[in-house]
Amino acid sequence: MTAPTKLYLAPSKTCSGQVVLPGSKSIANRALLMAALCDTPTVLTNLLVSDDTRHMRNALAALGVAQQELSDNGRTLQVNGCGGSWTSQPGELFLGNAGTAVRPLTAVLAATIKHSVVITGEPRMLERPLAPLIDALVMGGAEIKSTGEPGYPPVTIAGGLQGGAIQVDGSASSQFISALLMALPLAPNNSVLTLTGTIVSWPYIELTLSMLKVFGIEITQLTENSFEIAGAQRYRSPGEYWIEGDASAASYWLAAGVIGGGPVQVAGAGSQSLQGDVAFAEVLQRMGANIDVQPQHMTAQGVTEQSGQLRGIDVDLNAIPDAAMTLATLALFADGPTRIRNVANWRLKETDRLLAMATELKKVGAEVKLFDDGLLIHPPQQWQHAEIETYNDHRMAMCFALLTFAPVGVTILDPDCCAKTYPEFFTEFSQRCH
Ligand SMILES: O=C(O)C1=C[C@@H](OP(=O)(O)O)[C@@H](O)[C@H](O)C1
Ligand SMILES: C=C(OP(=O)(O)O)C(=O)O
Repeated sequence: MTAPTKLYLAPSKTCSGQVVLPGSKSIANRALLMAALCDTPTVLTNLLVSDDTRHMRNALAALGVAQQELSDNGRTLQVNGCGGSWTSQPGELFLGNAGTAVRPLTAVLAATIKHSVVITGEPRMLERPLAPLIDALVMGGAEIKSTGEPGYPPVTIAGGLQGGAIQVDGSASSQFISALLMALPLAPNNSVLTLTGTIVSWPYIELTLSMLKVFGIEITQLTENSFEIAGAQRYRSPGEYWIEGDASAASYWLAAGVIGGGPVQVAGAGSQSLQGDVAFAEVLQRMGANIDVQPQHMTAQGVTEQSGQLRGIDVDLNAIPDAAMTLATLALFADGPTRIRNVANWRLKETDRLLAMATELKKVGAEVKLFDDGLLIHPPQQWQHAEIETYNDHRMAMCFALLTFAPVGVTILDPDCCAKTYPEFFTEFSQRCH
């Protein structure tokens, strides 16, 4: 059977049940790479199986990293790290549209590769910026250049990263910083990495630092925007590493448990999570949602307000840009307008998310004002059924699933694009929302 290219979600009133979250995309791709850089094997558990992790795994396999699936579903994987001494020499690595593969691999290969390799991806990946990372790597002595549009993939990398005093502009993506934090410990010389610009998505940098520590890498934060990184370090395997449930994915379920009354419990991420996106629970609480946060799970059960309605809010979501997408569709169910601030880099992700979101929200009857840094969303006076374009953006597909709670339902075009991070999403969603 060929996969449907559109999915009608009939009007639903309730959502309840337990959801075991898929492994975090951000943690999975970091863990795969860090495990590959160790000298001894690492067993990863609760590994995400999706497009983004497939691209990372394929790239590592092409570099000669043996991987053994210890469970049928591929969620338990032994990675036989080779300490960065790659045993194969691929000419090209195709990484789809996975920012968490392109950026870290670009930097790590600049430190480790002994031949020349091209990193490329899907057409949209070739429009997503890489210049700040390329500039920083060149500053550190690497031989790397764009082969197409300057400052964008594809890039040819010929190694040579030495370390030293390096600056990186972190205003477009924190992934450039994470990538350098993963790569500079492998360079022969010590480095001081200084961050310039107004840094976005800071919790992802903290996630990188926490995981590096677990994998034996030492980094000292000197000031708010600088790090001291000793060169010639070795990644050390923790033996086994559990990948937390995906906190960004949790946002769809929590929102559904709020609008659909719940209880919806998500298992695998909570107050002990390394992921910044668990803070979405606090955003929901500010709106009057009934959310219980435990160390490893969270439960959403309707609204605490007597009115039974969510409050519209004005909120800076720079720290949680992915879960922020969910707020944009949840805002349709509030009693007043919601202003989402400080997510200008939505424009640089799977699609121009600011434009895409404004365009699709208007189709269902919302009044939307587009700002340089975000959106002002007025809930619809009258709901309209719409076919939602998803622009090959998994989060557009998943956050518009919430429109099943609109009295007219919703149709999602190309729902399968959710395979980037959550292939089972719509099957699981239909099972719990009625
Ligand atoms: O480092 C990471 O794992 C990520 C960082 C964020 O990107 P930006 O830093 O580009 O905002 C986030 O949106 C992305 O989904 C994953
Ligand atoms: C921005 C995202 O992905 P990427 O890791 O490709 O940047 C995302 O998953 O929302």
